[in-house]
Amino acid sequence: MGFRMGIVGLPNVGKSTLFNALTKTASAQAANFPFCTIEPNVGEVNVPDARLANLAQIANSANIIPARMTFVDIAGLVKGASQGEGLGNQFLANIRETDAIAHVVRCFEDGDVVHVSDHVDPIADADTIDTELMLADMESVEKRLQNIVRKVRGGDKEAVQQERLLRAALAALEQGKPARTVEVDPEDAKQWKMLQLLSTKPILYVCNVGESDAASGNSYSDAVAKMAAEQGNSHVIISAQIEEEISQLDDEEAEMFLSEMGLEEAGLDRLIRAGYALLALETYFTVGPKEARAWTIKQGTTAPQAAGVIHGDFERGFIRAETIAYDDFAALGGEAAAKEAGKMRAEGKSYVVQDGDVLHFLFNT
Ligand SMILES: Nc1ncnc2c1ncn2[C@@H]1O[C@H](COP(=O)(O)OP(=O)(O)OP(=O)(O)O)[C@@H](O)[C@H]1O
Ligand SMILES: [Mg+2]
Repeated sequence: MGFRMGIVGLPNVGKSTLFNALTKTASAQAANFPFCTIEPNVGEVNVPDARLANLAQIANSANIIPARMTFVDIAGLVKGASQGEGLGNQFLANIRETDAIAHVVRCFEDGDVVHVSDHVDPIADADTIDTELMLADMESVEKRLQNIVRKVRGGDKEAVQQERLLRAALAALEQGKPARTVEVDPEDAKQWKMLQLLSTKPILYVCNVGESDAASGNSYSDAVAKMAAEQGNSHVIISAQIEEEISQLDDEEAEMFLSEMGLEEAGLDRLIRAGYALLALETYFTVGPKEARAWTIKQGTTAPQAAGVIHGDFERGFIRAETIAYDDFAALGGEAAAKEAGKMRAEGKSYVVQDGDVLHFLFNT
């Protein structure tokens, strides 16, 4: 499936450092100069979920296979990017291909690390990036409106719908509001998504703080938190530099390091989970002696569609899904006990899978 989260922000704010920490590699060059990254770096990460290890233990599974998510480390954007400034439009195209945005803002003071506008001001920085995304949208909306004029005149139904949506987007953008503020009717949702506007993508602000602020944040991250809340977006506080160090340690060392810092878990885990939630993703499990595995679905997915994530044949030949809620599976100590207690349900084609369901699909091919 591959849900993609783009790491976006001004140059030299710590995007590649964060990417390396997330992917536990040093595959992205991270260095103290602006525009260090040009080509996007793409990496997959495991989605941390304590339930999976627990299920594997109960069922004595030989392998554990977590859910995966993709992060893309994108080049720094600057003011004027939509007009080709900095490294320009190419990067806007990289952002277009993602499902959501992790917007990194610099919340650390460090005289040695260059800031493109010379002083730390995450609110102004975030505004610069948001504005560029909106300007890029405006340009693409205007271009598309011109391109469909003929079809609209000819009465092409799809073009008429598209024009209406493009006009709604333009009206918001012209007021300085991101396209995500437009209320879209359910019957327009598909077309709207196909417009692929940058300012409709959900945003998670990542406050990159210094080492000593990793546990409690600082006044910069407080300001970002407030701004994010006003926009209806979420935020996480992280020290990319520390996270990169932690990612190099083994589990036991990492735990000690975290507790010394006063942190309960790695910031990356919080970030990945927040990204997962932002994309409205959920997890169901398949559990057996061979493997315990987490599968990713969109909220609202039906049982046959969920089966289709494993294999198309499972969806086409779907008969029913034997379903046990995670809590029942864990509390009762496994499939047999859950079944005994009447906690295994046979669910049909219209069943909407719930986060944490342990599923066994029956199908014919
Ligand atoms: N929390 C932090 N505290 C102090 N320094 C940091 C922190 N996070 C990153 N840095 C430093 O900031 C510099 C820039 O980091 P990085 O290369 O990851 O930025 P970037 O956003 O990817 O930049 P570019 O847009 O140029 O690719 C590096 O020297 C890195 O070590
Ligand atoms: Mg970089």
